[in-house]
Amino acid sequence: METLGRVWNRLSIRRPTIATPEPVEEEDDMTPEKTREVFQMFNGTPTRRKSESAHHHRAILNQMENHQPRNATQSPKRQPRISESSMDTPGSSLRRNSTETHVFANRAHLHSDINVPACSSEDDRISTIRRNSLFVKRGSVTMEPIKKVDLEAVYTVNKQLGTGRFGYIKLAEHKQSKHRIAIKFFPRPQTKQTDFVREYNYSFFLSPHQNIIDTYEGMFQSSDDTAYFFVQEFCPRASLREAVEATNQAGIGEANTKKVFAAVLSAIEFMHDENLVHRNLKAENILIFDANDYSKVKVTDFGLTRKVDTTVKYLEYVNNYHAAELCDTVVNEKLVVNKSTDIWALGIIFFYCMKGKFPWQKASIMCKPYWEWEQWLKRKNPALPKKFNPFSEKALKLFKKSLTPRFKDRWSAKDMRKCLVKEKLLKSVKKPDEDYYVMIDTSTKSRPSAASTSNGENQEGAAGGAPATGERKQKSTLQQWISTTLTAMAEISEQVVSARDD
Ligand SMILES: Nc1ncnc2c1ncn2[C@@H]1O[C@H](COP(=O)(O)OP(=O)(O)OP(=O)(O)O)[C@@H](O)[C@H]1O
Repeated sequence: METLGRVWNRLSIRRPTIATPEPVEEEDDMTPEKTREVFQMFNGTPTRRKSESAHHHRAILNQMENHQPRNATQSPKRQPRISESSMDTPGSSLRRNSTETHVFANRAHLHSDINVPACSSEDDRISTIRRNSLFVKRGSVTMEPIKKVDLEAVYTVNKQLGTGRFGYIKLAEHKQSKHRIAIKFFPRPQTKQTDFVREYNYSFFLSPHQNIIDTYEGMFQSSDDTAYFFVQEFCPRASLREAVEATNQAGIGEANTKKVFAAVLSAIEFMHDENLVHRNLKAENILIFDANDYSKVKVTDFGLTRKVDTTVKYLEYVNNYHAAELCDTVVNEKLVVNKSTDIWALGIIFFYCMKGKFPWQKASIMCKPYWEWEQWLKRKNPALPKKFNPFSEKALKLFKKSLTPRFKDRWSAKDMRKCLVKEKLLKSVKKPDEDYYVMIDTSTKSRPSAASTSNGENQEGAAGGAPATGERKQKSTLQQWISTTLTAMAEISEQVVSARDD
C-alpha cells in the first residue's frame, strides 16, 4: 500500500502543501486505489496494456480537430513535437516538465507578467498546438504546483454563470488580453485539494476532444485563500437544460436531438475508451454554444469522473438521471464505477430532448411512472406507458437498452450512437384525414406520400407525390371526389331500380 507521501516522493517533484482535510462529507474514501488513480495521473505513467494504448492513440487522433481519420491498420502517424514544430515560431517559449521528458507548450509568453490563462476558444493558435500534439494527454496530467493569484489584479470577475454542489462558475475577463473566460471556483476549506486537483486533471486531460469543454492549463488559488480555481472557455449561449426549457415542454425535436447526441456520444465514447466514466451526465452539463443550430455542443463538469472499477461511496443525492441501481442504494454503501451509469443518464437525456420533460422523478418502483416502465420492460404488463407511444421501434430499443435495471444489458455509447445516427426516432403518425386520402387514392390516384404525414421535422416539405400542398388544390380534389361518388351512387341506384323492375 503506497501512501500519499510516498507517491509524492516517488514523483520527485515539489510537494504542494496538502491542506488538512476538513470534515466534509466524502463521496469516496482515499483508498489505495484512489490514491494511485489520482497520482498516476501526475507522473503520466501509462497504465494501459499495449493493445489498449494503440486503440487510445487511434481514438484520440481520430477525434482531434484537423486530423484525418485513419483506418485501424495504419500505425499512428508521428506528430511533430512542440519543440520541432515551434522552431519556425520565434518567440514561443517552451517549458520542460519537471517529472517527464515531455515538452509542452507554455502560454506564459502571452502573459509574461502574470502566468495565468487568458485563452478562449478563439485562441486557435494555442488550441491547435494542444490538439495536434499526441503527447498532450500525458503532458496534461502532470502535477503542477497550485499558484496563488490575485484575482482582482488579473481578471475582471463578472456575473455567476452557474452553481453546483461543489462550486460555482463565474464569467470573467482577462484584463490584459480582454478574453472572456469562465472561472470554476471551489470554495475552501470545503473542497479537498485532491478533489480539486483530480477535477482539474480530468478536465484538462480530456479537453483536446472537440466536444469537451476546453480547460486551460494551470491550477490556482485566490490570494486570500478562499477558493481554488481553474479556467475554462466560456460558453456564451446556454446549457441543454435551458435550451429544452425554452421549448415549453415541446422538446428540441428529432433533428436537433440527433445533433446534440452526435456530439455528446462522441465525447462519452472517447471517455469510455479511456476507461473513464463521467458519472454526472445531465442536461446542465451539456453546453450549447450555438442556440440556433446545435452545431457546437460540449460536455463539461468532470468533478465526479472516475476510472472504471473504482470503488466509491454512495452519497444521499438522487436526481432524474440516476440509474435504478443508484436509486436503490443506501447512504455509504460502496459502489463500483461502471460505464453503464452514463448510458442510463444518456437514455434519460434522450427522452428529455425529445419530449421536453423527464420520464420520471426517480428510477425507483416507488415512483409510479418508473414502475409502469419497468412492468412493461419485464413483460409483466403488455401496455407500453403512453409517454413512450410517439417513439419508433428503434427508439424504443434504445430506451430498452439504456433504461434497463439490468446494467449488464445496457448498450455501449457506440451502440447508442449507431442507433441515433441511422434510425428514425419517431413513429410515422397517421393524420386524422388520412382515410379520406385513401379513398381519393382509389379514385383519383392522388394520395399524399407517407413522408408528409410523419411526425417530427419531416412533416413539412415532404417531396414527391403530395398533390395537395395548398388549400385550393385540396378543395378541387374534394369536389372531384364528391362528383365521382355521386356519379357512382347514381349508377348504383339506377342498377337497383332496373334490377327491381326485372
Ligand atoms: N464554461 C462555461 N461557460 C458557461 N457556463 C458554464 C460553463 N461551465 C459551467 N457553466 C454553467 O454552470 C453550471 C454549473 O457548472 P458545473 O456543472 O461545472 O458546476 P458543478 O459545481 O460541478 O455542478 P454539479 O452540481 O453538477 O456537480 C452549469 O450547469 C452551466 O450552466
